[in-house]
Amino acid sequence: MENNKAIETHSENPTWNNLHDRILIYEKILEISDDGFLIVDRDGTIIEMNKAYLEFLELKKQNVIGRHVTDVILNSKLGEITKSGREDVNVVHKLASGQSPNKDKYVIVTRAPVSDGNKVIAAVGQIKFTRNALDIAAKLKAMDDEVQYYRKELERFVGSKYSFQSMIGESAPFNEAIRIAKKAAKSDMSVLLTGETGTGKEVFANAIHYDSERKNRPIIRINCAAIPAELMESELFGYAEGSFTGAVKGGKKGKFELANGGTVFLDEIGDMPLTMQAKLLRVLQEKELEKVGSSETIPVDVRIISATNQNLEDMVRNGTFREDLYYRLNVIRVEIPPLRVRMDDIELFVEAFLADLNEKYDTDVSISEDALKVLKQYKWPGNIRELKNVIDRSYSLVDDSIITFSQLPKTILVKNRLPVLMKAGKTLPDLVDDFEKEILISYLEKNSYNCVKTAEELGIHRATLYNKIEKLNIKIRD
Ligand SMILES: Nc1ncnc2c1ncn2[C@@H]1O[C@H](COP(=O)(O)OP(=O)(O)OP(=O)(O)O)[C@@H](O)[C@H]1O
Repeated sequence: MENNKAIETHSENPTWNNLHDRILIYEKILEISDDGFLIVDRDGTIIEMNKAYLEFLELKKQNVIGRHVTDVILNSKLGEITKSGREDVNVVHKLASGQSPNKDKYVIVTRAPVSDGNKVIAAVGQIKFTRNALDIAAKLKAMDDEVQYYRKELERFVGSKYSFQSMIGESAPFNEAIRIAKKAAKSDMSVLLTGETGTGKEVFANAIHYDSERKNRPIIRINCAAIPAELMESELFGYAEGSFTGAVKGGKKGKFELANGGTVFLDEIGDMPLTMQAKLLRVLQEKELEKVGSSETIPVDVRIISATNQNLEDMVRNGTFREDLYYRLNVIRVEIPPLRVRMDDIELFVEAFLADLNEKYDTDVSISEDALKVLKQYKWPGNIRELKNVIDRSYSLVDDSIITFSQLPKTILVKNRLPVLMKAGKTLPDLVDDFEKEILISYLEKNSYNCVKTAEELGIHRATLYNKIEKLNIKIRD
């Protein structure tokens, strides 16, 4: 009520209704403002420059009015605003005008078109150059330069980290997976990556994305196994303001919206609840989504890469995975082989992992032939991730610069020692001695050659241990 009254008073006010008076008021605003104001007509001709701006640029009003804006301020963008109708809010601009001592300074500029109905009739620029604003502008410029630098570096780093070239492997089954994945990268179709845990599904997903047309937009990973079912919809599609208690003010974008133009990587897709599968299918079909608590539809353009170590076909058969969604996701299928069928690649992996560690810690650690042989005979249920952990662990335990049996985990050794130790021409007593020697060395190293502790752990008398050390010719280090 009070508001309406105020508006009536305003529109009926004689001073306000008198055009001449109103112009005087606006001229005063321009005159007393600390900020610069520049006004051009729709052709870009200057029709007003206020006192603050004239003084800042050390210009005289009579030399400015009537001239084209770029004759006075060489790199002005105000003329563009009347053509495009766009608005620039608080952008950093470097002045390039005449001989003023303030030439080359960074200022903060807002540019806006003035419209009469649909027609742009002029453009107004507000230029902030108070001391504070100049400082802020200079800092913003420096920060922006830095951000651009890091963005480029990040692109370079991420691009090389996740490229097909940086992936290790030369074996036939791995090369076949790479061949299909490279083809997939060139298309925009959905990709389903299958393979046991630790085989490199996430590595493949990233390589496909960074080799695709979408590489300059984000790839966003959604771990379907890690998000509680009741939060999954809002995680994927976002929520509108006030849609539930605890919702962030202004709502939140979901991962699909964040990945717009890029790739959504649905990891562990087999763990997606059935209700969510239906919602996902709808978004993939319609190419638009609705945030939780909103009926507004938002178009999304994403490529889907999903991954699983479960058997989705079985899940379809027993009704835990939707058949229609399965077909939509499984357009290009890349089967990533387990490590045990690419044993030829083990040496390459070990070399590469050790090279990384050596570079990082400035060392020169390698692996013994026998230890490598053991690694090549193990079945690797945890695949490349397990191999990497074994190398990291062995590296951290090494005393000399060679990884031997002693540093390899017991689980691997127990299953693999015999075939390695069984060399042609050896008798059973020799083989037993070899095996015993390995066990003793491994325990002695673990206990820093403390014989009392080692004998205790092995459940033998100390004197027996000394005898065996002598008989088996084990060297005791200080
Ligand atoms: N070809 C490769 N070259 C180099 N490193 C690889 C390769 N494949 C996998 N790795 C490494 O192996 C580890 C496991 O890979 P990744 O996380 O991609 O496996 P995953 O199949 O997605 O596993 P999970 O199913 O358990 O999520 C990572 O450290 C990754 O860097």
